[in-house]
Amino acid sequence: MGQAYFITGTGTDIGKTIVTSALYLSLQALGKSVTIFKPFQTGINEENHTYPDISWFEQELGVKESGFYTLEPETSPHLAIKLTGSLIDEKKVVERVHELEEMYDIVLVEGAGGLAVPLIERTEGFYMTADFIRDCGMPVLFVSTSGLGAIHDVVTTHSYAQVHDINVKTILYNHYRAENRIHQDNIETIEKLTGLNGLACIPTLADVRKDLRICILDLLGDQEYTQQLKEVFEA
Ligand SMILES: Nc1ncnc2c1ncn2[C@@H]1O[C@H](COP(=O)(O)OP(=O)(O)OP(=O)(O)O)[C@@H](O)[C@H]1O
Ligand SMILES: C[C@H](N)[C@H](N)CCCCCC(=O)O
Repeated sequence: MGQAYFITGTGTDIGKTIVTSALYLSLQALGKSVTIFKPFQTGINEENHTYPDISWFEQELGVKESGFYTLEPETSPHLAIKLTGSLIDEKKVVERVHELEEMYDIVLVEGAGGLAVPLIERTEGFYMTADFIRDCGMPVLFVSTSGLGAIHDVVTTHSYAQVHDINVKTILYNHYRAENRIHQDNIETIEKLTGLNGLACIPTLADVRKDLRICILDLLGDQEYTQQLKEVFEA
């Protein structure tokens, strides 16, 4: 029986898909069977009529059936559901997570936007991302950008996680520049303020398709990264 982990961002467009891909390739390199699941994907690519994250996972990484509910409007899932009049059953999504846990050692579940995003709106209230995390029993990994503004975004997301009893395992930093004084200090300051120890720093890649695998090889050459990766994923 495997375990699902939820990947959230400190906002939308932070780079969860890229970081989730980096984790997927790293865990595969460690010999784990791993898959990616994107249960609520909003925003269709109008030009080629595909859903960007799902197409990326399936075409670039070879992941099978990574999607579940796909909604055309480029909005929060709860609004996309209202705008399209879609019928959504969160129990089916939770069941699918458990099915995948039966099939793989590790299931990386990518959220939509950040941690406080509403998934479904009903007359009795919202079904929130935090409810979904609780229903699946998933530990969480944060993805943040590295520059100015990251401290506030991580600290507030972390406080929200604490209020909702969410187990946050670690944080990964995207668009990291090692020579940048703010980036260096943000990591230290965030660790002091939240206790979150950064698992990895991903630079901005000139060509994501080509450079991601090179970046993973660099990361895997760092013993501290592989050791921490094993600890986070109990692998
Ligand atoms: N490290 C990086 N180097 C180069 N491009 C990146 C990097 N990280 C993210 N991007 C680009 O930024 C855009 C947003 O990234 P991504 O789709 O991963 O964000 P997200 O957090 O998954 O968004 P959403 O909130 O829609 O789920 C994409 O075009 C992606 O290719
Ligand atoms: C459309 C976008 N790229 C994501 N898929 C969904 C982001 C939802 C954000 C909701 C919010 O925080 O206001």
